Amino acid sequence: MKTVFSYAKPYKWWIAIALSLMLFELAVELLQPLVIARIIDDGILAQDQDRIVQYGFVLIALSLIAFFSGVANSYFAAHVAHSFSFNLRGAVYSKVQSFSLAMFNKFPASALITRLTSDVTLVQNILFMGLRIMLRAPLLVIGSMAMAFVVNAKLAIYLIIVFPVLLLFLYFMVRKGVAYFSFVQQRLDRVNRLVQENLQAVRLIKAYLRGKYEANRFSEVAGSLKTDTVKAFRVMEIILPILLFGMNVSLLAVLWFGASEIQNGNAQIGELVAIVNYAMRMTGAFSMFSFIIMAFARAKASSERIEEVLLADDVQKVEGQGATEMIRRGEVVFEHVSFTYPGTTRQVLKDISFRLEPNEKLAIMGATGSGKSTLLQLLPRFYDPTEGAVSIHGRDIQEWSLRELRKTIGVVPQQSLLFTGTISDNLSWGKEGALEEELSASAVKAQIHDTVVRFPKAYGTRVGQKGVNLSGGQKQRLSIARALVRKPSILILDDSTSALDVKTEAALWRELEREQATMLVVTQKIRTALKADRILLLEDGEISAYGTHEELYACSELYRQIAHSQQEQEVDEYV
Ligand SMILES: Nc1ncnc2c1ncn2[C@@H]1O[C@H](COP(=O)(O)OP(=O)(O)OP(=O)(O)O)[C@@H](O)[C@H]1O
Repeated sequence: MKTVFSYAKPYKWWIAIALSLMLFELAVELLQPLVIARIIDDGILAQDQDRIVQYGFVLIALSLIAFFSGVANSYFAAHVAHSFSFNLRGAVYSKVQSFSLAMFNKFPASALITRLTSDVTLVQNILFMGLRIMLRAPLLVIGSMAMAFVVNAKLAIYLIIVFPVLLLFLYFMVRKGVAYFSFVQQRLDRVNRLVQENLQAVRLIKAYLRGKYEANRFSEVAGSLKTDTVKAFRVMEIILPILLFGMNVSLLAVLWFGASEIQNGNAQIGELVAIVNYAMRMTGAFSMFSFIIMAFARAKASSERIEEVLLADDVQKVEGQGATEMIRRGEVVFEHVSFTYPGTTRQVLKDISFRLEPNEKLAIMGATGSGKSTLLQLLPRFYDPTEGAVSIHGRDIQEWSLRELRKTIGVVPQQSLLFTGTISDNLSWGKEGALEEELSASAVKAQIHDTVVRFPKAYGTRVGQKGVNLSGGQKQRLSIARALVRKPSILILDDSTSALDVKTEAALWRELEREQATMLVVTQKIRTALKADRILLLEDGEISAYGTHEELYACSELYRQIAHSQQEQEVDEYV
């Protein structure tokens, strides 16, 4: 919990004020039974009306002071708790942003969402409670005990006989609670994962009539969240009755022995009433304990989950040493590169070597799963090679600053993802502060400008979440335009023209051929590969052939098979 609560440090003065107010309120509250004892012994029993009025005013004044201290304490506690959670959430979010892709295998999106929302809120609540009642309750117990000893030590002893047993019991309950609630948060992760997956795939679910199946799956997962939460709460529910039982036994002992002490003249009635009053306050504080322990157990489990993210050591060292001034020469070199995904054992790329000169265009072909996308992901350092090295502009990419490296590369992923906002906003993603002319020039090259200007609001048209209101081909072309806006010296297209018709694709390629950029293009189509200077054919993670179309046609049986099958297919399409 130490790391998590270090985010409350900037508010240490506010915390100090809140705690002081809480202690003040507590002290005032502890004085009240003493005043009541005086009213009974010096006022009622001595039949002194003036004393009763005097102490009565003191009692009212103390109550008012306690009330206003409580209100002020709440104000400061709320300010600290909300500011703290704002900082903590920001820190977790920044950490997640800095993660390499490998870390997302370790922390799936749903687990990160739970940590950023529910876990942070639970920790925020415990800080508020800490400043408001959490410390107050045990201090009220200790303070009442001390005051009871001040009033009459002999009677007070009967109050503490059950304490050691109760403390031991509480210790075990906290341990049990942390384990149970950590499990509950894991169940919440599962619910979040399912909701996220289902909402993303809502069209598919409807198309395959899987609504009922998915609803059943959800109620199963939500049901296990409910079962485990109930289980955790049930454990917590036994705390209060046991604490109250212990306290009532003590109270009975105080009354039993108190009566004979009064008869023997060793105690006064007012003193017994005051001790009973302290005992009642202790019982009241104890009744808060079950609530506090439950909140503490949940917050401890949550803070451990948050710390897991904050202290996670990224397996990939993403920031290069120095070398921020990038001279964009444009060559790309792979030297004996092999790669295995983190947490797996199968080598997905094996001993890949090739060299691209500035502005050269490379088409990468191969069966599905042969490693094409993986090879491209090594360039912007989404992953680092397990063996060998990748260089651009004449230098190992691990030596470049990551920011500079990624600024020089334009990536068009296999799935075109757009964000909620206007078309302009989406294109500006490629280059912050890009001028309107730059956006439209890139859209012209990507063959999407004419479509955009036909929309009523043209570049101001709003794109729905993930681009739901656009066709697959429109999304692909907008993704390409977005990459072109940043004028990359290396352009990566991962099967990004699959949804385009032959004519549009040909026009797009005419534009791309003129681009001053080294290009790596994953494609399944020979027609596209023919536009490239060289073709790299991957087979099960290894280079099966590398060269021009003519060279591959002459020497690679696999390439000839692909070429023939596509020629036949094209003929079939026209028959
Ligand atoms: N994040 C990942 N973790 C572990 N293994 C992965 C991961 N991504 C891909 N793989 C595995 O790596 C291999 C190569 O995948 P890759 O996506 O590079 O193939 P591809 O040639 O681009 O396929 P496709 O044409 O279908 O997109 C596959 O066997 C796949 O199962």
